[in-house]
Amino acid sequence: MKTQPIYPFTAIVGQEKMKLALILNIINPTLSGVLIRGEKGTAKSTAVRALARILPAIPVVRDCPFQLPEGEADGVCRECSRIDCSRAILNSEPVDIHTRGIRVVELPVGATEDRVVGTMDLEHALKKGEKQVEPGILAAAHRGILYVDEVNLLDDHVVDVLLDSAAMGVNTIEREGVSFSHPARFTLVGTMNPEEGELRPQLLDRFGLCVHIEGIQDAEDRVAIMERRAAFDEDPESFCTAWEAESKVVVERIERAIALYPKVTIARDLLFTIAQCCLDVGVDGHRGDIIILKTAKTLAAWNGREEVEKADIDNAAELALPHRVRRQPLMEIADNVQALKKRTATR
Ligand SMILES: Nc1ncnc2c1ncn2[C@@H]1O[C@H](COP(=O)(O)OP(=O)(O)OP(=O)(O)O)[C@@H](O)[C@H]1O
Repeated sequence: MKTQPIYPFTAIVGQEKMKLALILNIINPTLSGVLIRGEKGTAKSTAVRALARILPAIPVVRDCPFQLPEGEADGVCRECSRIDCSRAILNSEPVDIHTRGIRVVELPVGATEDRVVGTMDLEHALKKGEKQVEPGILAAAHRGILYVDEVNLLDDHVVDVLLDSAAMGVNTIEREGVSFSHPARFTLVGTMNPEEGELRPQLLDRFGLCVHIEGIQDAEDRVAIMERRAAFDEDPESFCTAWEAESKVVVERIERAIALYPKVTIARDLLFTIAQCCLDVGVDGHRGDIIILKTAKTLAAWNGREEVEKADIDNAAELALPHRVRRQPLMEIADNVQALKKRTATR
Protein backbone atom coordinates (compact mmCIF):
# COMPACT_ATOMS: atom_id res chain seq x y z
CA MET A 1 0.00 0.00 0.00
CA LYS A 2 1.38 3.42 -0.93
CA THR A 3 1.85 5.76 2.03
CA GLN A 4 0.38 9.25 1.95
CA PRO A 5 3.03 11.98 1.70
CA ILE A 6 3.45 13.91 4.96
CA TYR A 7 4.77 17.48 5.21
CA PRO A 8 8.53 17.02 5.87
CA PHE A 9 10.01 17.67 9.34
CA THR A 10 12.89 19.69 7.93
CA ALA A 11 10.52 21.94 5.98
CA ILE A 12 8.95 23.25 9.20
CA VAL A 13 9.99 26.89 9.53
CA GLY A 14 11.57 27.82 12.91
CA GLN A 15 10.06 26.36 16.12
CA GLU A 16 13.53 25.02 16.88
CA LYS A 17 12.91 24.42 20.57
CA MET A 18 9.89 22.21 19.88
CA LYS A 19 11.74 20.26 17.19
CA LEU A 20 14.74 19.78 19.48
CA ALA A 21 12.59 18.59 22.42
CA LEU A 22 10.94 16.00 20.14
CA ILE A 23 14.26 14.79 18.75
CA LEU A 24 15.80 14.49 22.22
CA ASN A 25 12.91 12.27 23.31
CA ILE A 26 13.40 10.05 20.28
CA ILE A 27 17.12 9.71 21.05
CA ASN A 28 16.44 9.08 24.74
CA PRO A 29 12.93 7.77 25.49
CA THR A 30 13.64 7.91 29.24
CA LEU A 31 13.19 11.69 29.10
CA SER A 32 9.46 11.04 29.76
CA GLY A 33 7.91 13.04 26.98
CA VAL A 34 7.33 16.63 25.96
CA LEU A 35 4.55 19.00 26.90
CA ILE A 36 3.99 21.64 24.21
CA ARG A 37 2.11 24.63 25.58
CA GLY A 38 0.81 27.41 23.44
CA GLU A 39 -1.05 28.60 20.38
CA LYS A 40 -3.07 26.58 17.93
CA GLY A 41 -1.89 26.09 14.36
CA THR A 42 1.83 26.26 15.13
CA ALA A 43 2.88 22.96 13.50
CA LYS A 44 2.73 20.81 16.66
CA SER A 45 0.94 17.86 15.08
CA THR A 46 2.73 18.43 11.76
CA ALA A 47 6.11 18.12 13.55
CA VAL A 48 5.16 14.92 15.39
CA ARG A 49 3.79 13.16 12.30
CA ALA A 50 6.68 14.36 10.17
CA LEU A 51 9.29 13.15 12.67
CA ALA A 52 7.65 9.72 12.92
CA ARG A 53 7.69 9.46 9.13
CA ILE A 54 11.44 9.94 8.77
CA LEU A 55 12.45 7.56 11.57
CA PRO A 56 13.70 4.10 10.57
CA ALA A 57 11.02 1.41 10.15
CA ILE A 58 10.67 -1.30 12.84
CA PRO A 59 9.97 -5.05 12.57
CA VAL A 60 6.64 -6.08 14.14
CA VAL A 61 4.77 -9.41 14.38
CA ARG A 62 1.94 -8.93 11.88
CA ASP A 63 -1.38 -8.05 13.54
CA CYS A 64 0.15 -8.19 17.03
CA PRO A 65 -2.02 -5.86 19.12
CA PHE A 66 0.98 -5.17 21.37
CA GLN A 67 3.30 -4.13 18.50
CA LEU A 68 5.89 -6.69 19.56
CA PRO A 69 8.98 -7.67 17.65
CA GLU A 70 9.59 -11.42 17.58
CA GLY A 71 12.23 -11.43 20.33
CA GLU A 72 10.15 -9.49 22.85
CA ALA A 73 7.06 -11.57 22.22
CA ASP A 74 7.26 -14.63 24.47
CA GLY A 75 6.35 -13.33 27.92
CA VAL A 76 3.26 -11.48 26.76
CA CYS A 77 2.23 -14.14 24.22
CA ARG A 78 2.03 -16.81 26.89
CA GLU A 79 -0.96 -14.95 28.30
CA CYS A 80 -2.34 -13.47 25.10
CA SER A 81 -4.37 -16.56 24.28
CA ARG A 82 -6.81 -14.54 22.18
CA ILE A 83 -4.33 -14.02 19.39
CA ASP A 84 -3.52 -16.85 16.96
CA CYS A 85 0.01 -15.70 16.35
CA SER A 86 0.85 -16.10 20.04
CA ARG A 87 0.17 -19.82 19.78
CA ALA A 88 2.50 -19.97 16.80
CA ILE A 89 5.22 -18.13 18.70
CA LEU A 90 4.86 -20.39 21.73
CA ASN A 91 4.97 -23.50 19.55
CA SER A 92 8.06 -22.10 17.83
CA GLU A 93 6.21 -22.01 14.52
CA PRO A 94 7.20 -19.30 12.04
CA VAL A 95 5.37 -16.02 12.52
CA ASP A 96 4.76 -13.34 9.98
CA ILE A 97 7.02 -10.38 10.74
CA HIS A 98 6.62 -7.19 8.77
CA THR A 99 8.43 -3.88 8.81
CA ARG A 100 6.49 -0.69 9.24
CA GLY A 101 7.08 2.96 10.04
CA ILE A 102 6.88 4.46 13.53
CA ARG A 103 3.25 5.01 14.43
CA VAL A 104 1.69 8.15 15.85
CA VAL A 105 -1.29 7.16 17.99
CA GLU A 106 -3.64 9.99 18.88
CA LEU A 107 -5.56 9.83 22.11
CA PRO A 108 -9.18 10.62 21.31
CA VAL A 109 -10.75 13.46 23.27
CA GLY A 110 -12.77 12.07 26.18
CA ALA A 111 -10.94 8.71 26.16
CA THR A 112 -11.85 6.65 29.23
CA GLU A 113 -9.39 4.78 31.43
CA ASP A 114 -10.58 1.43 29.96
CA ARG A 115 -9.95 2.68 26.45
CA VAL A 116 -6.46 3.86 27.39
CA VAL A 117 -5.35 0.92 29.55
CA GLY A 118 -7.36 -1.89 27.93
CA THR A 119 -9.81 -4.32 29.53
CA MET A 120 -10.15 -7.98 30.40
CA ASP A 121 -13.13 -10.29 30.00
CA LEU A 122 -13.45 -11.63 33.55
CA GLU A 123 -16.25 -14.07 32.76
CA HIS A 124 -14.05 -15.69 30.11
CA ALA A 125 -11.11 -15.81 32.54
CA LEU A 126 -13.24 -17.52 35.20
CA LYS A 127 -14.93 -19.97 32.81
CA LYS A 128 -11.95 -20.97 30.68
CA GLY A 129 -9.03 -20.08 32.91
CA GLU A 130 -7.60 -17.94 30.11
CA LYS A 131 -7.15 -14.20 30.15
CA GLN A 132 -9.06 -12.57 27.32
CA VAL A 133 -7.53 -9.17 26.89
CA GLU A 134 -8.89 -6.22 24.91
CA PRO A 135 -5.78 -4.09 24.35
CA GLY A 136 -6.07 -0.35 24.84
CA ILE A 137 -4.39 2.71 23.38
CA LEU A 138 -1.20 2.12 25.39
CA ALA A 139 -0.75 -1.21 23.59
CA ALA A 140 -1.21 0.48 20.22
CA ALA A 141 1.34 3.16 21.15
CA HIS A 142 4.14 0.75 22.14
CA ARG A 143 7.33 1.59 20.18
CA GLY A 144 5.66 4.67 18.73
CA ILE A 145 4.57 8.19 19.64
CA LEU A 146 1.46 8.88 21.72
CA TYR A 147 0.04 12.30 20.83
CA VAL A 148 -2.35 13.74 23.36
CA ASP A 149 -3.97 16.92 22.13
CA GLU A 150 -5.38 19.20 24.86
CA VAL A 151 -3.95 17.04 27.62
CA ASN A 152 -5.17 19.62 30.18
CA LEU A 153 -8.77 18.78 29.29
CA LEU A 154 -8.35 15.05 30.00
CA ASP A 155 -9.50 13.43 33.19
CA ASP A 156 -6.63 13.73 35.77
CA HIS A 157 -6.76 10.02 36.40
CA VAL A 158 -6.25 9.20 32.72
CA VAL A 159 -3.28 11.61 32.56
CA ASP A 160 -1.86 9.87 35.63
CA VAL A 161 -2.06 6.47 33.92
CA LEU A 162 -0.43 7.83 30.75
CA LEU A 163 2.43 9.39 32.68
CA ASP A 164 2.96 6.23 34.75
CA SER A 165 3.26 4.11 31.63
CA ALA A 166 5.51 6.63 29.93
CA ALA A 167 7.85 6.54 32.94
CA MET A 168 7.82 2.78 33.53
CA GLY A 169 7.44 1.45 30.01
CA VAL A 170 4.84 -1.07 31.16
CA ASN A 171 1.05 -1.10 31.25
CA THR A 172 -0.95 -3.36 33.55
CA ILE A 173 -4.59 -4.24 32.96
CA GLU A 174 -6.21 -5.30 36.23
CA ARG A 175 -9.64 -6.70 37.01
CA GLU A 176 -10.66 -8.19 40.35
CA GLY A 177 -7.21 -9.49 41.21
CA VAL A 178 -6.47 -10.79 37.69
CA SER A 179 -3.78 -8.83 35.91
CA PHE A 180 -2.01 -8.73 32.58
CA SER A 181 1.07 -6.63 31.82
CA HIS A 182 2.56 -5.70 28.50
CA PRO A 183 5.37 -3.39 27.43
CA ALA A 184 4.25 0.17 26.69
CA ARG A 185 7.31 2.23 25.77
CA PHE A 186 6.35 5.27 23.78
CA THR A 187 7.27 8.90 23.35
CA LEU A 188 4.57 10.95 25.00
CA VAL A 189 3.73 14.29 23.41
CA GLY A 190 1.07 16.35 25.13
CA THR A 191 -0.22 19.68 23.86
CA MET A 192 -2.27 22.26 25.66
CA ASN A 193 -3.48 25.81 25.44
CA PRO A 194 -2.93 27.26 28.94
CA GLU A 195 -5.83 29.68 28.38
CA GLU A 196 -8.13 26.67 28.61
CA GLY A 197 -6.84 25.61 32.04
CA GLU A 198 -3.64 24.38 33.61
CA LEU A 199 -2.51 20.87 34.42
CA ARG A 200 -2.05 20.11 38.10
CA PRO A 201 1.61 20.71 39.17
CA GLN A 202 1.95 17.01 40.06
CA LEU A 203 1.13 16.11 36.46
CA LEU A 204 3.20 18.92 34.95
CA ASP A 205 6.26 17.69 36.84
CA ARG A 206 6.06 14.27 35.27
CA PHE A 207 6.43 15.50 31.71
CA GLY A 208 10.19 15.39 31.15
CA LEU A 209 10.45 18.48 28.94
CA CYS A 210 8.20 21.43 28.28
CA VAL A 211 8.27 23.99 25.49
CA HIS A 212 6.24 27.10 24.98
CA ILE A 213 5.22 27.70 21.38
CA GLU A 214 3.73 30.71 19.63
CA GLY A 215 3.09 31.90 16.10
CA ILE A 216 6.18 33.14 14.25
CA GLN A 217 6.51 36.96 14.40
CA ASP A 218 8.86 37.47 11.46
CA ALA A 219 7.02 38.37 8.22
CA GLU A 220 9.59 36.67 5.99
CA ASP A 221 9.27 33.41 7.92
CA ARG A 222 5.49 33.64 7.76
CA VAL A 223 5.74 34.02 3.99
CA ALA A 224 8.03 30.98 3.89
CA ILE A 225 5.38 28.97 5.78
CA MET A 226 2.71 29.96 3.26
CA GLU A 227 4.90 29.26 0.26
CA ARG A 228 6.13 25.89 1.51
CA ARG A 229 2.68 24.74 2.53
CA ALA A 230 1.20 25.82 -0.80
CA ALA A 231 3.98 24.00 -2.67
CA PHE A 232 3.37 20.86 -0.59
CA ASP A 233 -0.39 20.93 -1.14
CA GLU A 234 0.06 21.44 -4.88
CA ASP A 235 2.50 18.56 -5.43
CA PRO A 236 3.26 16.67 -2.19
CA GLU A 237 5.49 14.06 -3.78
CA SER A 238 7.85 16.50 -5.50
CA PHE A 239 7.94 18.66 -2.37
CA CYS A 240 8.91 15.66 -0.20
CA THR A 241 11.54 14.57 -2.71
CA ALA A 242 13.07 18.06 -2.62
CA TRP A 243 13.45 17.79 1.20
CA GLU A 244 14.62 14.17 1.27
CA ALA A 245 18.33 14.91 1.53
CA GLU A 246 17.82 17.20 4.56
CA SER A 247 15.63 14.59 6.25
CA LYS A 248 18.34 11.98 5.75
CA VAL A 249 20.87 14.22 7.50
CA VAL A 250 18.57 14.54 10.54
CA VAL A 251 17.87 10.80 10.74
CA GLU A 252 21.54 9.90 10.48
CA ARG A 253 22.34 12.40 13.21
CA ILE A 254 19.63 10.87 15.44
CA GLU A 255 21.00 7.37 14.82
CA ARG A 256 24.55 8.49 15.66
CA ALA A 257 23.30 10.15 18.86
CA ILE A 258 21.42 6.99 19.93
CA ALA A 259 24.64 4.99 19.54
CA LEU A 260 26.73 7.64 21.32
CA TYR A 261 24.42 8.32 24.31
CA PRO A 262 25.56 5.35 26.47
CA LYS A 263 29.15 6.59 26.21
CA VAL A 264 28.43 10.18 27.30
CA THR A 265 29.98 11.19 30.62
CA ILE A 266 29.69 14.26 32.83
CA ALA A 267 32.27 15.74 35.19
CA ARG A 268 31.19 15.75 38.85
CA ASP A 269 31.50 19.54 39.20
CA LEU A 270 28.83 19.90 36.49
CA LEU A 271 26.45 17.89 38.69
CA PHE A 272 26.88 20.69 41.24
CA THR A 273 26.06 23.20 38.48
CA ILE A 274 22.79 21.33 37.84
CA ALA A 275 21.95 21.14 41.56
CA GLN A 276 22.67 24.87 42.02
CA CYS A 277 20.56 25.80 39.01
CA CYS A 278 17.58 23.88 40.44
CA LEU A 279 18.11 25.45 43.86
CA ASP A 280 18.34 28.94 42.32
CA VAL A 281 14.99 28.67 40.54
CA GLY A 282 13.23 26.84 43.37
CA VAL A 283 12.25 23.46 41.97
CA ASP A 284 10.17 21.05 44.03
CA GLY A 285 11.64 17.57 44.39
CA HIS A 286 14.47 16.09 42.36
CA ARG A 287 12.93 15.20 39.00
CA GLY A 288 14.17 18.51 37.59
CA ASP A 289 17.81 17.73 38.45
CA ILE A 290 17.57 14.22 37.04
CA ILE A 291 15.91 15.32 33.81
CA ILE A 292 18.44 18.14 33.29
CA LEU A 293 21.23 15.58 33.66
CA LYS A 294 19.67 13.17 31.16
CA THR A 295 18.79 15.98 28.75
CA ALA A 296 22.30 17.47 28.93
CA LYS A 297 23.79 14.05 28.13
CA THR A 298 21.34 13.60 25.27
CA LEU A 299 22.25 17.05 23.94
CA ALA A 300 25.94 16.15 24.08
CA ALA A 301 25.20 12.99 22.06
CA TRP A 302 23.07 14.99 19.58
CA ASN A 303 26.05 17.33 19.16
CA GLY A 304 28.39 14.39 18.56
CA ARG A 305 30.26 14.66 21.89
CA GLU A 306 31.06 12.08 24.56
CA GLU A 307 31.30 14.67 27.32
CA VAL A 308 28.72 17.10 28.69
CA GLU A 309 29.61 20.80 28.56
CA LYS A 310 28.22 23.66 30.64
CA ALA A 311 26.22 24.89 27.60
CA ASP A 312 24.41 21.52 27.45
CA ILE A 313 23.26 22.09 31.03
CA ASP A 314 22.02 25.61 30.25
CA ASN A 315 20.11 24.36 27.22
CA ALA A 316 18.76 21.36 29.11
CA ALA A 317 17.52 23.60 31.93
CA GLU A 318 15.54 25.69 29.40
CA LEU A 319 13.63 22.55 28.45
CA ALA A 320 13.40 20.84 31.83
CA LEU A 321 12.64 23.61 34.32
CA PRO A 322 9.93 26.03 33.18
CA HIS A 323 7.06 23.76 34.25
CA ARG A 324 8.69 22.56 37.49
CA VAL A 325 9.07 25.76 39.40
CA ARG A 326 6.95 26.55 42.43
CA ARG A 327 4.55 29.28 41.44
CA GLN A 328 2.17 31.50 43.28
CA PRO A 329 -1.51 31.08 42.36
CA LEU A 330 -2.43 32.62 38.98
CA MET A 331 1.25 33.01 38.07
CA GLU A 332 2.03 32.06 34.48
CA ILE A 333 4.64 29.41 33.69
CA ALA A 334 7.81 31.26 32.67
CA ASP A 335 9.27 30.13 29.38
CA ASN A 336 12.95 30.64 30.11
CA VAL A 337 15.34 30.06 32.95
CA GLN A 338 16.42 33.72 33.20
CA ALA A 339 12.81 34.72 33.87
CA LEU A 340 12.60 31.96 36.48
CA LYS A 341 15.74 33.17 38.26
CA LYS A 342 14.51 36.79 38.24
CA ARG A 343 11.20 35.71 39.66
CA THR A 344 12.88 33.71 42.44
CA ALA A 345 15.18 36.65 43.26
CA THR A 346 12.23 39.04 43.73
CA ARG A 347 10.24 36.67 45.93
N1 LIG B 1 6.42 26.75 11.36
C1 LIG B 1 5.69 26.18 10.41
N2 LIG B 1 6.29 25.65 9.32
C2 LIG B 1 5.55 25.06 8.35
N3 LIG B 1 4.20 24.95 8.40
C3 LIG B 1 3.57 25.46 9.45
C4 LIG B 1 4.28 26.09 10.51
N4 LIG B 1 3.39 26.50 11.43
C5 LIG B 1 2.18 26.14 10.99
N5 LIG B 1 2.28 25.51 9.80
C6 LIG B 1 1.18 25.00 8.99
O1 LIG B 1 -0.02 25.39 9.64
C7 LIG B 1 -0.99 24.35 9.61
C8 LIG B 1 -1.40 23.97 11.00
O2 LIG B 1 -0.39 23.17 11.59
P1 LIG B 1 -0.71 22.01 12.63
O3 LIG B 1 -2.00 21.36 12.30
O4 LIG B 1 0.50 21.16 12.72
O5 LIG B 1 -0.87 22.88 13.94
P2 LIG B 1 -1.12 22.43 15.46
O6 LIG B 1 -0.17 23.25 16.23
O7 LIG B 1 -1.04 20.96 15.60
O8 LIG B 1 -2.59 22.96 15.67
P3 LIG B 1 -3.73 22.54 16.72
O9 LIG B 1 -3.24 23.03 18.05
O10 LIG B 1 -4.90 23.28 16.21
O11 LIG B 1 -3.89 21.06 16.66
C9 LIG B 1 -0.37 23.22 8.82
O12 LIG B 1 -0.80 23.35 7.49
C10 LIG B 1 1.12 23.48 8.92
O13 LIG B 1 1.81 23.02 7.77
